[in-house]
Amino acid sequence: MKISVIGTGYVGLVTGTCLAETGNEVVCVDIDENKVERMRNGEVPIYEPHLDVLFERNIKANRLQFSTSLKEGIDHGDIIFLALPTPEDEDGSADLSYVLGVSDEIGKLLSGYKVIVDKSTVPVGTAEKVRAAILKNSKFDFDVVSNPEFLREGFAVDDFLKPERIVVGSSSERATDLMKKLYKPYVRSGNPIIVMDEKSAELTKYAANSFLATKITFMNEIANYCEKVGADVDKVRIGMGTDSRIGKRFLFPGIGYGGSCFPKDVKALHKSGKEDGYDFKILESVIDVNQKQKLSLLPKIESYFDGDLKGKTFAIWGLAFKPETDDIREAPSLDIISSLLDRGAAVRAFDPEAMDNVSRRYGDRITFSTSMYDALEGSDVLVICTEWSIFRTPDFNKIKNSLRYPVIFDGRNLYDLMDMEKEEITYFSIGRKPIKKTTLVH
Ligand SMILES: NC(=O)c1ccc[n+]([C@@H]2O[C@H](COP(=O)([O-])OP(=O)(O)OC[C@H]3O[C@@H](n4cnc5c(N)ncnc54)[C@H](O)[C@@H]3O)[C@@H](O)[C@H]2O)c1
Ligand SMILES: O=c1ccn([C@@H]2O[C@H](COP(=O)(O)OP(=O)(O)O[C@H]3O[C@H](CO)[C@@H](O)[C@H](O)[C@H]3O)[C@@H](O)[C@H]2O)c(=O)[nH]1
Repeated sequence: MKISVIGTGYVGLVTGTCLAETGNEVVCVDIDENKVERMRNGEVPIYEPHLDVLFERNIKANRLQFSTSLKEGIDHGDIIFLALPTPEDEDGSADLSYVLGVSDEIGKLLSGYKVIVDKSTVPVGTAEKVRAAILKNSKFDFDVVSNPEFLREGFAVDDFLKPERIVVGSSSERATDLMKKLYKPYVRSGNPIIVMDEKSAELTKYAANSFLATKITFMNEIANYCEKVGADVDKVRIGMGTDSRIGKRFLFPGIGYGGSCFPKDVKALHKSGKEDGYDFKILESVIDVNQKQKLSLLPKIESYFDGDLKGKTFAIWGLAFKPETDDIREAPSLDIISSLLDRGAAVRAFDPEAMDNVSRRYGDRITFSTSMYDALEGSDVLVICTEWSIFRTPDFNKIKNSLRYPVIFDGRNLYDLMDMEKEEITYFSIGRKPIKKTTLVH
């Protein structure tokens, strides 16, 4: 089939590449000329595992092309995906200007029947707005489908190629049939394509993300309570998660959820609720608790240094909002780094993929290290913000010998408490008792 994808970011590029992989002819359109130029030169502009192989293969096979021309995209595709940003507006609502702006343009460019598929995460009622925006300028027949995307960064290619479910919100049989045909190769294992009305599809996406954010936040509150009463959240987590009604996944406590989706989507659902006369009290708490959780290591750090961080140097391991991505949108590491800098401390940071993005934000206000161990050199203590695999089994002797104080503040509970006891490392984590060793100072 002929497919166009408008907006070639994390979702658009993965969607376009993975649709090309099953033989479709795909044109990816983006307004960012520099990005399009880089992709035309064979460069994948984001870090996403396995994407590079598929990207190269489909470009070589002429099934994947890039353009800055919306007209080219609209002329080419029988199905046109919108994978445009829906960032948080000042009041917490989803900013629909990208989606509706492009829809407006699409109306002027249509020259025959097309299916316009909204893959962006949007509030209930957006499909109607997209339809109205196109209809204003077009005399041609078209359908609008809501097809929310559930991929996770770091697993995006796998999630797209083998989705647990595909949600299609459509009131047109013609469009639904085309969508089923397009997605058939991706659900051979028997996972469902769930067809529903557009509004329900739009809400499914917000409900899923808000539920997952709530699950994490609930565990973060349990972790905070564990610290008050001397329980161990990792034991509680396993005790709870083995109940199949609860499930083991998304119960990991830490320094809060980040990323380009959960923070903005929870806020957007909360705001939509308010506009529609419904007060999502639970979401208000989730937003509030998560904001505090992002800085939950700070009181522990301040108390360790008797409130004075001036002149101290902090090694930071992990900058991306989660492992296996270079994405730093709403990353808890940024909140921690800014707070440390505000208190007169210095930062030596290391991340396997996200340092370029962070350096664009902080410039030379922090030092970027060549390796995880290089970050320790000249640092007082270590703070862990992201659970990259490479941090899971470090050389503890190197940590002890390089840091001025052998102390770790771990926002992702990477290490066993018993190991920390044995290694004689002072160790603060989330929802577990601190390990306090008499500190040697180098
Ligand atoms: N990132 C994720 O993991 C993820 C997963 C599921 C859903 N979503 C949703 O998908 C949507 C896109 O998210 P993303 O993370 O891919 O965003 P992104 O910021 O990575 O990419 C958006 C792209 O759209 C381009 N763009 C902006 N205006 C344009 C225009 N007028 N014409 C053409 N291109 C234009 C930008 O240059 C950018 O490349 C959002 O609604 C998001 O909530 C994201
Ligand atoms: O047990 C857990 C699981 C996750 N997180 C945090 O939650 C955030 C989001 O993680 P994850 O969901 O793995 O990453 P995303 O790529 O943001 O994916 C979410 O957001 C996407 C965009 O909407 C959806 O498509 C996905 O289904 C949804 O999982 C990250 O900061 C994680 O550190 C935890 O703190 N504890």
